[in-house]
Amino acid sequence: TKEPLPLAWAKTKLTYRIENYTPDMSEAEVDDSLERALQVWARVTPLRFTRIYSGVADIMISFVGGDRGDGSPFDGPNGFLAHAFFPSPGIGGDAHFDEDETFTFKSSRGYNLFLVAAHEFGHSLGLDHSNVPGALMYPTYTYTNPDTFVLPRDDVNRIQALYG
Ligand SMILES: O=C1CC=C(NS(=O)(=O)c2ccc(-c3ccccc3)cc2)CC1=O
Ligand SMILES: [Zn+2]
Repeated sequence: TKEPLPLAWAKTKLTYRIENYTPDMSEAEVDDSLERALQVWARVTPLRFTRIYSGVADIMISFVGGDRGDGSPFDGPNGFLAHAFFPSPGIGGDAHFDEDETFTFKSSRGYNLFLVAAHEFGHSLGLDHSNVPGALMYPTYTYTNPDTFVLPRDDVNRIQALYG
């Protein structure tokens, strides 16, 4: 019988690697945005994330344009901004950000990298979309100030159902 796909990681210590950068922001701003996006989930679960700088991490993060042959090509500005793969060996957990988008650090212009990454990492950890408007895992992007961002209750409940 076919093993059911894992809905969640079977471990709580996960590694991530930032493979490349976007010219939209400084590298420090990208690092900070991605680290804080992972901490959103670590704060409410036993999950812990360690950055590695070479080799294969559980969550491989890259900025990519056009078609990379992973079956879901990007589509230029707007449209898809990013996508991530549910937990599994190999491409599972990986997050790709569409290089043709403008990602920003603190402004509401373009797409805030912290927010988009926090959403995508929800998928990397096994969450599907939420039907609760205002949830981080709601399918549509809405800007909220990253400095005052609080993970909505629906997202907390659902991630804790997986890793509580
Ligand atoms: O599950 C999917 C499939 C469709 C997607 N479309 S997207 O890249 O335009 C996208 C839309 C909304 C978000 C988002 C939603 C809530 C908060 C932050 C970002 C991220 C990416 C991305 C995605 O995560
Ligand atoms: Zn999504």
